[in-house]
Amino acid sequence: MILEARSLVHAYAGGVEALSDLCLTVPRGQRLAILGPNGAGKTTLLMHLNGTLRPSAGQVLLDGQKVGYGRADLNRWRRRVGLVLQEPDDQLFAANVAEDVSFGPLNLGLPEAEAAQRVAEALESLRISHLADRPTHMLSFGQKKRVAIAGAVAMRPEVLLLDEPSAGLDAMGTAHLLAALDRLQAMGTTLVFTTHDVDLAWAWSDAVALFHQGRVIGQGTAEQILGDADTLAQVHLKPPFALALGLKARQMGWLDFDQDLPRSRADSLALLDRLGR
Ligand SMILES: Nc1ncnc2c1ncn2[C@@H]1O[C@H](COP(=O)(O)OP(=O)(O)OP(=O)(O)O)[C@@H](O)[C@H]1O
Repeated sequence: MILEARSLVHAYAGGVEALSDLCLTVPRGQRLAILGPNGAGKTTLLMHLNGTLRPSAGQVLLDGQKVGYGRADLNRWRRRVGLVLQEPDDQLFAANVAEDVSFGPLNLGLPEAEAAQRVAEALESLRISHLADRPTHMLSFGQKKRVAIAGAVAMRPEVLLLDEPSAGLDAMGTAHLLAALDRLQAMGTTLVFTTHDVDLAWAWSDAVALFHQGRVIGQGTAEQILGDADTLAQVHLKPPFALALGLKARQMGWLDFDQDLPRSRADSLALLDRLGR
């Protein structure tokens, strides 16, 4: 486990208890989907996992060690665990894209040439090198979103926390983003992302934590959690179509247990094609 939340409680001013005795583990190197309805506490949890918020009770552990909340502790923690907010306008502030993405590396004290190298790599990995000199305020929402993610990627965090990474992106933008995140995972980065979209969680996660009213009501492999219709129903969700189709095919004896379940629309169509032959 690279990160762990133990019995976290978070009460906002005004009395809303957004997290209630919340327990969650983040497996190293995996893609963990935090799935749940609006207001369940997903964003609040991400803000606890990089020390942006401090719990009213409970603890966060990084590499098995309790984290501290002093300035130096927070700096070390945030270098290792990056957070990308849902709204890119909350994150971007420099006049142009390259300047914005270089802010983090320069702030780490890296020499200019090394910071520039990191910026170039981060922009390339998000396929937005052509935007380097563009003013940030003139970008589209999807472009801003990728710039905000590039800023976090340039810090080379061990864990990247992403709040609703695909919200507001079109199909192509989402595909580019997921491909970039796949490349990061291949280099060893642990990815944690929030979503309400069961199909996205199934297509693109290894593990899932299901949130309901400030608690995790189930955590396990994507197949365990997303295939559990009864638990999903507690938060008014249904198993993803591709998974339901694959499980049905297994139940009918049309798909062996050692064969991969379909993860996407394309996999589902390929399965139907095979079955039809
Ligand atoms: N700054 C704040 N002050 C007071 N209450 C807040 C604040 N931010 C969030 N809340 C409340 O805390 C609860 C959890 O909110 P949070 O944003 O963490 O949920 P979420 O699961 O990320 O929701 P969504 O899917 O809608 O983004 C909600 O009831 C919300 O109204």
